[in-house]
Amino acid sequence: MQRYEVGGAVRDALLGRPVHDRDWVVVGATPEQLLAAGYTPVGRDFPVFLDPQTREEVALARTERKTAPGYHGFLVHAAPDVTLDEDLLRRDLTINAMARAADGTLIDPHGGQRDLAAKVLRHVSPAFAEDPVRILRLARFAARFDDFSVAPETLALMQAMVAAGEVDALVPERVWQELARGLMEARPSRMFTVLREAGALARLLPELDRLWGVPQRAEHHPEVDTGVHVMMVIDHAAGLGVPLTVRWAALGHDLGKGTTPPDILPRHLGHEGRSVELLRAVHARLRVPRDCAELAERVAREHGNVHASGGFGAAALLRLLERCDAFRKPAAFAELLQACTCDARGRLGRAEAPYPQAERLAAALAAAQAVDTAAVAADAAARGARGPAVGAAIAAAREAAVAQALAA
Ligand SMILES: Nc1ccn([C@@H]2O[C@H](COP(=O)(O)OP(=O)(O)OP(=O)(O)O)[C@@H](O)[C@H]2O)c(=O)n1
Ligand SMILES: [Mg+2]
Repeated sequence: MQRYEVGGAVRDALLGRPVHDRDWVVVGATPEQLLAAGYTPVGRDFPVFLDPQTREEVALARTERKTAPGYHGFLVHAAPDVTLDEDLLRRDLTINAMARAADGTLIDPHGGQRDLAAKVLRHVSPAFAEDPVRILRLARFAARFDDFSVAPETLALMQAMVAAGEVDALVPERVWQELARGLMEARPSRMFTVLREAGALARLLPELDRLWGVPQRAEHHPEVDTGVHVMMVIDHAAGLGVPLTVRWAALGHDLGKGTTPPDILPRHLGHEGRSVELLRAVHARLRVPRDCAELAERVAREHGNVHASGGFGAAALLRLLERCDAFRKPAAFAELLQACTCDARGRLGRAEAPYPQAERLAAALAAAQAVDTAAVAADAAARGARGPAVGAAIAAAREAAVAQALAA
């Protein structure tokens, strides 16, 4: 049996990028031979094993044939007679279809090095079309290798796959997983522009796709186009290195601008509430994890208020903090402020603009948190206050503390 390093690790080493996980392929062996050599099987569908020493994934060379639409429905053929070239042929992109032998020899039958040098994302063979997840993967690689272009024939193939309904058969968990990964890449906007060009965004996230072509007031948004704005916001978020929750909230905060009544454009009165409604539907459809969904809905609802909060007094600031659940969830509130900062700076010419609202709200929260609520409650109770009156005393003490902090 022969063992080769394959896929992402070979690609990343050639690019001089750090290698995270290594994948291996074994040619000329049976599952029984691998089991006898101490490998542990993983999964039921594919002939994949874990290396007894490194725990890295080792797969038997295989060919695949599509039997049903969507993510499932593969007929896998793994046998000692499957060659390395056959295994590489079934892979998604040329840059992912190279192998490295134990002696260091590079096996590159599909022009992977050529496409790395030319910075092109190109499919290996028509087998690309057998797995619609690959559309999302390619878009995610575009966000990571943001100076790579998509080969025209690959874009055409993806468009044909979308037209054939392939994207509609994807399971929500897989869509979310790939979107989430792409959002964590260096330039997430690239994922969405590629998905848009392929026609896939209109199927997967029509609420987002709709934002291109929707104007905003140039005075607040020199970039005018809402889709362009949202892409600037998520790229700004990526540049700051913020977590997925913040990036997802940044992506979703303006969805409501896509359903603004045309007669009031380029104004977007009430878009915050419409964003929340649309996000709820997206969150249910894609089974978005709770922390991402909660933050996104909160940012959608409150971002206008956070932007306007520079003019708020202590009482209004406190109400905003309460609505954001900032006392119970201060870390999520800090993330909300990050998302709002990205929204303010993700506009043409505003990348460096000051955003004093974030510091002011953080200072207000700190001042309100510093109030000894137990002492205030005990004091109020001693003076005969009960129930809501105790709550009112706490609120008054917090308001006084915020007012004092603002004055300082
Ligand atoms: N839908 C898929 C998934 C994976 N692969 C192949 O399996 C390899 C390993 O998959 P994975 O680890 O998911 O991707 P990587 O290319 O290693 O990328 P990453 O850096 O994100 O791990 C890929 O390089 C590719 O050759 C594929 O062809 N089609
Ligand atoms: Mg990998």
